[in-house]
Amino acid sequence: MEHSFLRHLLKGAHKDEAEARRRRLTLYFISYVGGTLMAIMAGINVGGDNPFLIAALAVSATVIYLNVIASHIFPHSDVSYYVAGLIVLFTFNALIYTGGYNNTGLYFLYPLIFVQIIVVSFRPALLYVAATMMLAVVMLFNQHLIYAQYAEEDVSRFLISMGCFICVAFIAENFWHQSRKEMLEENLERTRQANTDPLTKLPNRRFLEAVYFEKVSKDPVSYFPLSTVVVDIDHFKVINDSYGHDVGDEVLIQFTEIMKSAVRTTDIVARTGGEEFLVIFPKATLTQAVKLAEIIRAKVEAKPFDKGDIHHKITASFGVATALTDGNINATLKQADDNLYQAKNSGRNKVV
Ligand SMILES: Nc1nc2c(ncn2[C@@H]2O[C@H](COP(=O)(O)OP(=O)(O)OP(=O)(O)O)[C@@H](O)[C@H]2O)c(=O)[nH]1
Repeated sequence: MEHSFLRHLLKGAHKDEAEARRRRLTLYFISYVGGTLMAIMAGINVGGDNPFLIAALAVSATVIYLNVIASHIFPHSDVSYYVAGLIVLFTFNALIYTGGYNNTGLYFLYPLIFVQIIVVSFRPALLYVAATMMLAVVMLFNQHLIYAQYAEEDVSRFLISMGCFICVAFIAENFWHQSRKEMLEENLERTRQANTDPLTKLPNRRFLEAVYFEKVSKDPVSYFPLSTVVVDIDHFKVINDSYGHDVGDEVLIQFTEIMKSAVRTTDIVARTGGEEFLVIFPKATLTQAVKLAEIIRAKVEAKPFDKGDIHHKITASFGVATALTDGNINATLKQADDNLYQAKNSGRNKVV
């Protein structure tokens, strides 16, 4: 089994839920509060002398509501975030174009750009903000093209403060992402250590129970029939007693390598005890699993432990059982254990 496969499974159990929740809640909050405010402002301006403002606010409010409804219907899709970024681009520049209520539009733009930075993820947000600001600059320096009119000093103050604001917002956002990434990596490493046997680097019993069988129960179609093979090295105590514990450790490592080389990357080889291992073959019938176990058994037998003066034949016994559904994994493991016991009692170096 590839180390990266174990990492991949652990990573799946470690997704950055906090970041996803932050984006989603920001989208909901700004959509409901912002959409309602815009609808109210459109209403207040009805009858005023700025029809563009009413139209811009009404369009923004409607699209914001439609977008947030779509995000509830498709909660796993990112499209609503990118649409929200476009709505900001439109509303931001519509406020500059129309001048907003009593020409106060420029003051409402800071939170809008911040929303764009959070909701659209970091790199695309750079593009969104650049496009939004470029359009704004074109309008502010070509005021003959737009409805509102701003004094030159207001434009300078706005652009300078907005420039500073954008820098600070991106720096803060970058730190948030970096620190979350480091924290997730640390957590992943800690989880990996807790789920890995330090000697053989194989996944351990905790990994099987807390991660693998969880995953299996969530997606039974991809795993069942699930064949399990309990493997135990024969007379391992003799190796320790004859050559010492260190040599015993080396035998365990060699044994691990042989087993890993005999299985597919989607199979699992775990160390469940001292000289006891569990091999799992997803999507394998009992007959197939017995054949696969026989291949491993023959490979182990064919490769004695050779080091210096030591030449020791290694064999192992195998107990195989197959679970057809999620409900009988424990019974299957017990059956595989019983079969191993039979293999041991009937002469060892066998698959039962
Ligand atoms: N070197 C080493 N030995 C270990 C480790 N974990 C368990 N052992 C040893 O494995 C041996 C297991 O011995 P037994 O349970 O008697 O089994 P066995 O000698 O393999 O005999 P059968 O299983 O009946 O064939 C014991 O001597 C343990 O000390 C380890 O990490 N390293």
